[in-house]
Amino acid sequence: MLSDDDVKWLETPQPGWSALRLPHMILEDSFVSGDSSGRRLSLRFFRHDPDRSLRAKVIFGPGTQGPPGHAHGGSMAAVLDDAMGGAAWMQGHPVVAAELTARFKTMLPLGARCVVEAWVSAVDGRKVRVAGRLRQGDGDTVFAEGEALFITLDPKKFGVLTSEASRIFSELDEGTS
Ligand SMILES: CCCCCCCC/C=C\CCCCCCCC(=O)SCCNC(=O)CCNC(=O)[C@H](O)C(C)(C)COP(=O)(O)OP(=O)(O)OC[C@H]1O[C@@H](n2cnc3c(N)ncnc32)[C@H](O)[C@@H]1OP(=O)(O)O
Repeated sequence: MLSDDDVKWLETPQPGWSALRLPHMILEDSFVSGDSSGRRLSLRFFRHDPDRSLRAKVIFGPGTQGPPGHAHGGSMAAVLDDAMGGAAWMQGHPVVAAELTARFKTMLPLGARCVVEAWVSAVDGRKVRVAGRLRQGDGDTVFAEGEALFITLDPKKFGVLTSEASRIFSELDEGTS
């Protein structure tokens, strides 16, 4: 479904980005990242090294359709949710989402190459506020913006996932220091 060029684009970090090598437990069967057919969502996650925020490259395939030829709003909200949650995890907060707002600004054509940016905006005890933006990969058009409240849970609730997350991020630090 995806062209070889699309796959190459998805996998190529921009300057200052490090690829996140996520474990299979996150990728397999994940609602957002679990489809490898190219029909629905195709994503790759990165860390933006200068400020340790999250970036993702994403292509919305034909199976994400809402309005004819364009992405369903729920699929955009799901991508923002995952990316904003990932940004919190990346800063060491093991969280789940409590509240999510998405603003849909411009219809997103299926197959377009898109970039997601997500960053932690405030931390107050267990409350982690995160913002995000889904935009055109090679331009300034913003398709959707998101804001969310995530709540930190006891890391034990996530089992091996929290130690896997620390391992992923310390590997990145070793690679960039
Ligand atoms: C993971 C990998 C690591 C590597 C990452 C690398 C990047 C890769 C990228 C991607 C990875 C994947 C990333 C996944 C991200 C996905 C996120 C989701 O979609 S999670 C599923 C949907 N969310 C739920 O199903 C939660 C259901 N809700 C609950 O479980 C509870 O309600 C919970 C935990 C949210 C809160 O329950 P309580 O009992 O622990 O805490 P209480 O006391 O109720 O709340 C704590 C404080 O938060 C406020 N609060 C709670 N919910 C609120 C709400 N909805 N609105 C406003 N405030 C709220 C409360 O008022 C309270 O504030 P006061 O301390 O009193 O000031």
